[in-house]
Amino acid sequence: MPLTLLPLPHAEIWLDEHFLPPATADALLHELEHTIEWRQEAIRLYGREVLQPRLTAWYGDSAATYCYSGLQLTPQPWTPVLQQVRVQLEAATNSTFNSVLLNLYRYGQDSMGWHADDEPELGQMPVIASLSLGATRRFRLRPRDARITPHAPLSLDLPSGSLLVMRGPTQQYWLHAVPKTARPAGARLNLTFRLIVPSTMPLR
Ligand SMILES: O=C(O)CCC(=O)C(=O)O
Ligand SMILES: [Fe+2]
Repeated sequence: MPLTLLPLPHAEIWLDEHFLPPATADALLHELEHTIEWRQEAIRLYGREVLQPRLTAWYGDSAATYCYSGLQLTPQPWTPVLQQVRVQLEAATNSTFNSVLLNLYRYGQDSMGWHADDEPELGQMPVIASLSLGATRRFRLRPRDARITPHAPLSLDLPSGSLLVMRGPTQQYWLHAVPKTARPAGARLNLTFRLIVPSTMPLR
């Protein structure tokens, strides 16, 4: 199936709802659910430590470090399966990735708040390749500033095996989120492949 460009201003977002056949997506979901070292990270919210409402993991090249709260963090080394998916997504997007962030939404109450993937480590105009496995969840998009990017918010249902690619100016002008849902939802696993570029800032 081909990637199709969504007609949105100040964005380059491509979607292929059937990138992986259902059986392949299912096998990959079960493999990753059981072999990835999942963690529930604490984040600071209004000065308080709270647990993120999802499980996460980070894999990649040892050089793909990033800074977080003054720490320099190194990813876990690629597993053979993640390496295989990386090669497949690099071919499909004509891009290079050196790390993948995995998010496991265990049920409908797990979520991700509004944000852009605009960390300095990703450089200008990052290519983010997002593969979804398992339960279909709603992916929300809205302009950062409706005066600059006049468009209504929108929702995409991302089914198992779907590939969403955000590139070009998308992170600069748009925010995205995966809200909680009151509907019963099983596990959804999302992988976002990224290219971390070496910082131009000297390490202190
Ligand atoms: O789960 C998703 O579809 C989105 C994940 C995401 O936005 C991220 O990892 O930055
Ligand atoms: Fe994101």
